[in-house]
Amino acid sequence: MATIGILGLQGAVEEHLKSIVSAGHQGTVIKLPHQLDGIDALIIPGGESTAIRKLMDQFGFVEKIQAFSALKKPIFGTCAGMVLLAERVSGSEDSHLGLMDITVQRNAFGRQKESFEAEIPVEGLLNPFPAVFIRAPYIEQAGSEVEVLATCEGSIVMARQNHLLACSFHPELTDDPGVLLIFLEMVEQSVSTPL
Ligand SMILES: NC(=O)CC[C@H](N)C(=O)O
Repeated sequence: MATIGILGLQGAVEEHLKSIVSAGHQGTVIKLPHQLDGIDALIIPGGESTAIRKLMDQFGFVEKIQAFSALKKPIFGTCAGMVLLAERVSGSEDSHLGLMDITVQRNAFGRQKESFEAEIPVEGLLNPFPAVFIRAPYIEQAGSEVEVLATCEGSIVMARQNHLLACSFHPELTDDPGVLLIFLEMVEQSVSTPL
């Protein structure tokens, strides 16, 4: 069975672990870069992207995750994790991992909407997904290789580019496994397809 790692530096780590286990999969918390060698896929959780980035630098994660991605192993960035995956962060000179051809706007839904829940249709899911947004980013611009999977109030909130999946919201905070199942399907395909 595929093993899914959750980057365990800061943020909603345990919640992701619980939802992976509830979906009948094997999850493990990644605290050190060498642990990436033993997993098939990675989740970068929501939290605070600047804090996660600082810890990534401290422990030497950036190049190691980029190398993991170069092997086409699936990576799912949720909320702050999406900011970390992006090639461009609006209003900032720098990006973080720079892996996905998207421009993200941080805290994009405005202060009056620090957090909210919305039922959004997601490509590939039969029922609308109860998406929890917390100081959420959205995707301002997406490259031609990027497939838009969901929008909210006209803005892109979920997208896929080959082995990379990103969403603005926190799928691990709801009981609906739909969005996680989309990622697990990508993982299954990746482990059954030899490089
Ligand atoms: N819930 C979240 O992950 C918030 C993300 C946060 N606003 C950031 O940009 O890092």
